[in-house]
Amino acid sequence: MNRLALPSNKEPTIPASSSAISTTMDAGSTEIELPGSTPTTADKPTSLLSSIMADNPYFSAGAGLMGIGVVLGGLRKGVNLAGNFAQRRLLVTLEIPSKDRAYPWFLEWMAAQAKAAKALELEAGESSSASTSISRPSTTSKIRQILSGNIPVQSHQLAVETTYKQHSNGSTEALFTLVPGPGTHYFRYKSAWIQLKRERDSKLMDLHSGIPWETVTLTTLSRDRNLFPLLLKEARELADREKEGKTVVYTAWGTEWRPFGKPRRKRETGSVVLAEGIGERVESDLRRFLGRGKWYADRGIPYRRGYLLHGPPGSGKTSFIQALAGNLSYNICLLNLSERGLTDDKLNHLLGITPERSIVLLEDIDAAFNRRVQTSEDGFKSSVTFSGLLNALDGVASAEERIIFMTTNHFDRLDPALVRPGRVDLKELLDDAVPEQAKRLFKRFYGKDQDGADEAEIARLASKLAGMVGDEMGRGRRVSMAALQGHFIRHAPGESLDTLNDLFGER
Ligand SMILES: Nc1ncnc2c1ncn2[C@@H]1O[C@H](COP(=O)(O)OP(=O)(O)OP(=O)(O)O)[C@@H](O)[C@H]1O
Repeated sequence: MNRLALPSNKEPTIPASSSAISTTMDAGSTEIELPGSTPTTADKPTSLLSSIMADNPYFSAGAGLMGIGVVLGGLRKGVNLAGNFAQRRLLVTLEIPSKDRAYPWFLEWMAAQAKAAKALELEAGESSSASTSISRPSTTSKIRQILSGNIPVQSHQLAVETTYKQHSNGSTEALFTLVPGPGTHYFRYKSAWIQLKRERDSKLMDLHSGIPWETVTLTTLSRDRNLFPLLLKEARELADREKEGKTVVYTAWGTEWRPFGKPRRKRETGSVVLAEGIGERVESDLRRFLGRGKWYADRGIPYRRGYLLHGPPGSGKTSFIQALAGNLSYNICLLNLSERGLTDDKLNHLLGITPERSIVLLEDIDAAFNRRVQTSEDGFKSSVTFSGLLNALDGVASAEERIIFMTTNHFDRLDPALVRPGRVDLKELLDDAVPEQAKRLFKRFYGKDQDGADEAEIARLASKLAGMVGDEMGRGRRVSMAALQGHFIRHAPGESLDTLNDLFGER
C-alpha cells in the first residue's frame, strides 16, 4: 500500500510524483503460515513403510488428506499474497498525525461536512432522523448528498467537539459538533469512497497539552490519490475563512506557535472600560509605530516596540490587549512566563518565529524575577531567567515589526533593566476602578442598549455608584473592574448598589 505521510510542522503538501511516496507493506497484513504447508523429512518413505502404507487404507487416506492440506495451504498463501499485492497496487494511504497543523483543519472540515449534511436533511423536511444522528442520513437526503458529491461520515463512533460562542453581553454559549471518534469510518468525497481511521495512542501524549497522540489515516483507491491534496486544501481554506474578522490566539506548542481553540470574535474596544486616556494613549502610540517601518530601517534601529501594562488582577490588562489586537486585525501569541517547561532557549526561539501580524503577550513578567525557585506542589521549576528574558526581548532584529506587550501585577518587583526604553517603550498602570470608570461600566451594563432601561434612573444610580467607589487617586474603597462586572451580571441595577459594600477592600 502506498503511504503518504505529512512531514510534521509543515503545511500539508502531497508529493506530485509517485516516486516521492515511499512504498511499504501494510503493518496489519502479515502473512499467515498454515500448518501442513512446509514439507517434512518424514516424506521419504522406506520400501517397508511404503508397502505398509499401500496395504493400509488408513495410511493412504492420511496421505491423500495431507496432499489436499498442502494444496489448500498453498492456495491460501497465494490468495494472501494476491490480496497484499492488490492492496499495494490499488490503495493509497495518507497519514495525518495530531502534531501536524493539518490535523485540526481536517477535523474541522469533517465537522463542517457533518453540519452541512444535517442542514440538507433539515431542508429536506426530515428533521426527525437528522436530529438523532449524522451517521444515518435519510434516503432522500442521502441521494441528494451523493448527487452533490460528498456524503458525511458513516459511523456509530462519534466524538463531541465543544466550542464556545461569546455573545456581545459577555455571556457564552456552548456549541457541540459531532466528529468521527476513534475507530474506522467511511465517507464519500467527490464521488470516491475514503476510509478514515482515527487512532489514539493510549501510551503517548503531548506533554504540553496532556492530549493523547492521535493519527488519522485516510485510505482510498490509488487512482483517486489526487483527491487528498484537494481535500486538505479545502480544509485549510475553511480554517482560513473561520479566522476572517476574528482574533487567533496562539500558544506555545513545544517549540512552535499553534492556534489555541477556535478564532475568537474580535472584542470591541469599547467593551473594556479603562480610566480616561489610557486606552487612547496606547492605541495611538501603537498605530504611530506601525506606520514607521521605513523610519526605523533608515536609522538602523530594530523595528520593535514594547509595552508594559501593570496593575492589580482583574483591571482589564489582558482584555484590553485582546481588544486592541482585534481592532488592528492582529493576532495574539500568548505566553505565560511561569509556564512549566519554558526555558530561556525556548523563549528566545519562540519570540523569533512569531506568526506574521501578531502581538506577543508575555503575561506574569515578574515570574522571571523569582530566582528560579518557583516550585509548585508537584515540584516543577520554571526556568526562564532574568537574563534569558532580556536576551529574548532584545532578540534578533527582523524586517517584520515586533510588538511585545508585557503584563504584571507586581511592578515593584521589576528590574529597571527590563523597563528601560527599547525593551519597554510605554508603561501604563491599569488600576482598580476609579469613580468615573465604575460609572461608565454601570451605564454600559444597564444603560440605553438594554431593553426597557429607564435612562434617567440609570444615570442617577451610576452617579451614586461613582460616589461609593474610591477616589481618582486610587484611595478609599477599592474594587476591581472584574469584580464590578461579575457583580453587575448577578444583580439588577438598584439591587446591585444595595449589595455593593460586600465587594470593597479598604486601602
Ligand atoms: N476595565 C475593564 N472593563 C471591562 N471589563 C473588565 C475590565 N477589567 C476586567 N474586566 C473583566 O474582568 C475579567 C478579567 O479581566 P482581565 O483578565 O483582562 O484582567 P487582568 O488585568 O488581565 O487580570 P490578571 O492580572 O489577573 O491577568 C474579564 O472578563 C474582563 O472582561
